[in-house]
Amino acid sequence: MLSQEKLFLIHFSHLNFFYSVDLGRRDKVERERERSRNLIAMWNMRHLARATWNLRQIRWLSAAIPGPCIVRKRGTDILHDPWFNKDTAFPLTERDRLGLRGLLPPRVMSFEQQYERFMNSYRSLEHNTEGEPESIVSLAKWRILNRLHDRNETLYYRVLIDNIKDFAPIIYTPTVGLVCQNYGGLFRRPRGMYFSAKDKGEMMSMIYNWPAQQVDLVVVTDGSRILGLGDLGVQGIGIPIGKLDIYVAAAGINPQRVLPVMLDVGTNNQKLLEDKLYLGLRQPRLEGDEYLAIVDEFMEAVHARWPKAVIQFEDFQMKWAFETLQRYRKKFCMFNDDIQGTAGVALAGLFGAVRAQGRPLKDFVKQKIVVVGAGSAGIGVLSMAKQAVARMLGTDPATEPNCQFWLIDKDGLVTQERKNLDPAAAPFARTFGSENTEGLTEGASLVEVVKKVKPHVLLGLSGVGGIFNEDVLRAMKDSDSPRPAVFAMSNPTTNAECTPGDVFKYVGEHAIFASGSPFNDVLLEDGKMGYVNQANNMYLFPGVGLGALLSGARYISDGMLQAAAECLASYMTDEEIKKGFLFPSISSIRNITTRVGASVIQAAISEELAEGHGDVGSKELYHMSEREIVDYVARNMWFPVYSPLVHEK
Ligand SMILES: NC(=O)C1=CN([C@@H]2O[C@H](COP(=O)(O)OP(=O)(O)OC[C@H]3O[C@@H](n4cnc5c(N)ncnc54)[C@H](O)[C@@H]3O)[C@@H](O)[C@H]2O)C=CC1
Ligand SMILES: CC(=O)C(=O)O
Ligand SMILES: [Mg+2]
Repeated sequence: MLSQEKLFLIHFSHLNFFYSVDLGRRDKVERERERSRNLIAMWNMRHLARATWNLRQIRWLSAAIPGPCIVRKRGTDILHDPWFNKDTAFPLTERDRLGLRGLLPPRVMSFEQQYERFMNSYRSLEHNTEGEPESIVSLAKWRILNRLHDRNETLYYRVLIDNIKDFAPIIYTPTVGLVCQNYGGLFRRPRGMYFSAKDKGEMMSMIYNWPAQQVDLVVVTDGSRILGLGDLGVQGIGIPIGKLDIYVAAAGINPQRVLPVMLDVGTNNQKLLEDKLYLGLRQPRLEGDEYLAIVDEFMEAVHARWPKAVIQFEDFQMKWAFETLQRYRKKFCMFNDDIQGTAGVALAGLFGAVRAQGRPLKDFVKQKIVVVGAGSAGIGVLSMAKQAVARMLGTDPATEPNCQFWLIDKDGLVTQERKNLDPAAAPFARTFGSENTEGLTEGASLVEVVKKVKPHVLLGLSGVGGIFNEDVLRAMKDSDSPRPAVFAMSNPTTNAECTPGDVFKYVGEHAIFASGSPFNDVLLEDGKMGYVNQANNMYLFPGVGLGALLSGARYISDGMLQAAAECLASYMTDEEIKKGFLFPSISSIRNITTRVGASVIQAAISEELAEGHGDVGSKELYHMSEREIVDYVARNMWFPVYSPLVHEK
């Protein structure tokens, strides 16, 4: 039997031959497309039955759908379009067909040579900047990646996918925070769309300025709470861009079909308002109905042009995060990543913390969990954890008493005695006067709460760097858990509540640690390694978005999010969990996302929310087996390969 690679080569060289004669006629292109689809389908049937799902196969499947690309440009216009550009890798036949002869050096390089060349320059940059301050090195790395992104998307996404563990900290947290802070100086080319308060009434026409015919995924921010860095106004655009890069790398969303969006409604950041080079609206943020009118108009415009696009809300300040989620969640296919994506990842981590103690999962209902930070992320985590408890006990989450959760914000322990208690925090405010007081009162300090409660898990989503100080961590040593868990989930790195070094030093080497941004593992005194988990919503949002897209769900339900969290939680074996590994390596992010995406589709099907996607109608989806759904997800993941380019006049 032919090996996968041989089959691919035959298929691919046939395509090249086919296009080396100048056909340029659409019907032939369509016929060839159909032929390649049939080939893939045949390959699938033969091989999928016995395929074990590893990254290579998923990659092969996606790569095997290179369909020719129709291009309406010629010559330098192609070289300047990062989507079509192959730099020195244009074969001679294509150079002839596309008017590129003479516009490139004569030697034709292979994709592999280009790849190696880029990686060599990246490694020399690392070498040459050794000893320089971290921020300078990270920004230099971001620049070199961004330049490639601007020039050649295929090569960019391929190096990103293959080196995701090394590059995620550059294009995503923590470096993306630095990029947003320095956006004015780093700005070269626009990426994504900007809708400002001045565009009111124009958005329905503006949306048609976006050049792509189809958009599958939109990530939108208003820049009001960028990571733990506060209001960065228009400079927050770096976050949607970074999140969508993760979508391409992890979920195989076609980069031609993503749209990063900034809703610029002003900023309350005085420094930015006074900065002459600030690129956003220099006015205070819109509030109330004026604010909502802008977001409403934007949502309607996106929905009118791309009714099946999934819209992810990212880094909105708490009041608008909850309000917009409530307002749109049943009307559009949208979710709020900070509330819902984070909750799913944290829940998977909390389940892991139970298993690490050698206890059955049902003991989750007995875990004492202290959450520090009562914002969109902290409240989101508690809501999902409470739902999980209610499910395990077969009770109603609305009436389930708040026995095992303690919530702390900037004013200390949140209780029912709090004046102006935030309605979102109210279900988690402690009620005192019963036997369960531990002698704590309204506004009790973090260290006092940890000393008295002796929690199994201390989870930070406060955005305050170093708040889990030596006293707090020493108090965690007396935790009632044999494996006390500390999750310092705030981003970027400088805002993490503590470092892993401090956790293993003050809590003990048996502790379990997770952080939102990556840290290095820690060498312990006994010569073993203290493992650092990354508890970041990047493990979930790509699968949630992909699953919602491919199911064609009308909206994203709690059940779909819960399925995603449970899928992630079940990814790790008991053996791995006991070693302190709560989450898989970021290197397997495509594999994780395939499984998470499939579980989201299954949930959408079982809730009868799935309406189908593209050629796959709802009927077909409803008849798919579990295995077929995984195959369907893998088949729909884009993978970067140079497609043969065919010019259409
Ligand atoms: N690891 C991950 O996947 C994620 C991490 N995050 C991070 O979580 C942090 C918070 O995000 P949001 O909840 O959206 O922000 P937010 O602004 O809505 O909430 C922050 C909360 O922290 C509280 N807080 C402030 N100072 C405090 C102090 N000294 N002690 C105790 N609590 C204090 C505030 O009262 C507020 O309740 C950010 O740093 C963000 O980057 C957010 C989403 C996902
Ligand atoms: C990870 C993320 O979404 C945040 O820090 O806001
Ligand atoms: Mg976020």
